[in-house]
Amino acid sequence: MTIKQYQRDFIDFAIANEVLKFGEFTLKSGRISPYFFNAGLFNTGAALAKIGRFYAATISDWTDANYDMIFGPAYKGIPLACATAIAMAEFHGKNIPYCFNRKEKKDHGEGGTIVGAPLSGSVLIIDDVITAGTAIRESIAIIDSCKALTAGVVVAIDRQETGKDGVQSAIQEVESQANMKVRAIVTMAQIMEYMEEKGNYTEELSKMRAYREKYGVKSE
Ligand SMILES: O=P(O)(O)OC[C@H]1O[C@H](OP(=O)(O)OP(=O)(O)O)[C@H](O)[C@@H]1O
Repeated sequence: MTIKQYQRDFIDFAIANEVLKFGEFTLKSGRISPYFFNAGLFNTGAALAKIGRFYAATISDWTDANYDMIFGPAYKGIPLACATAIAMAEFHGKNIPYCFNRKEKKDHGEGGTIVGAPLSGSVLIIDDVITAGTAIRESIAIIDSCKALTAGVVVAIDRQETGKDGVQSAIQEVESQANMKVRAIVTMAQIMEYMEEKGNYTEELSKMRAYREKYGVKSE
């Protein structure tokens, strides 16, 4: 496995902003996790600008990504999609249309549920995380209803842990059901590799290894 410089920078940035924390956290699934990622804490102008650059770096690093526009699912996906589109223009020379949905349909003015560029062509979804996959399935349905195509999904982190079936992760499930790829800025395995590289996370790492042993997906 390789870990790129932008991924190291992202992990450092997430730890510095306490977006990535180590300790003992009870997840929605009931599992007790040795780490927790809360993208809601990227809540300043500078942090949002920076996170947009990490998403843009991930897209640029995804050599076979074939997309025409960016879609951000309401609500947390909205600022992330905007920040990513800005970073693509400013740092990668690509002026990409973007849009997002409203959670509630508007019946006056311009109407409809989509704000921004019309959904068409191949669409890349930008969101913070995939937990059970519900939000992504809803986004795919919106994209389908506009006769556009889902090109793939970019999220901040892939926890690489099994879902209810105990075999596949929610990300793997969505990938096979929708026949497209999901990329994360970093995976749990990469976070662990970086912690190992740094050398000062011995205790946290042993807890993460045990967690991965118990809940981690076997095939990557
Ligand atoms: O894979 P899932 O189980 O759907 O969970 C992940 C989704 O849940 C959160 O959004 P939420 O639906 O809570 O809406 P919000 O962005 O308005 O907070 C998150 O931002 C993802 O979109």
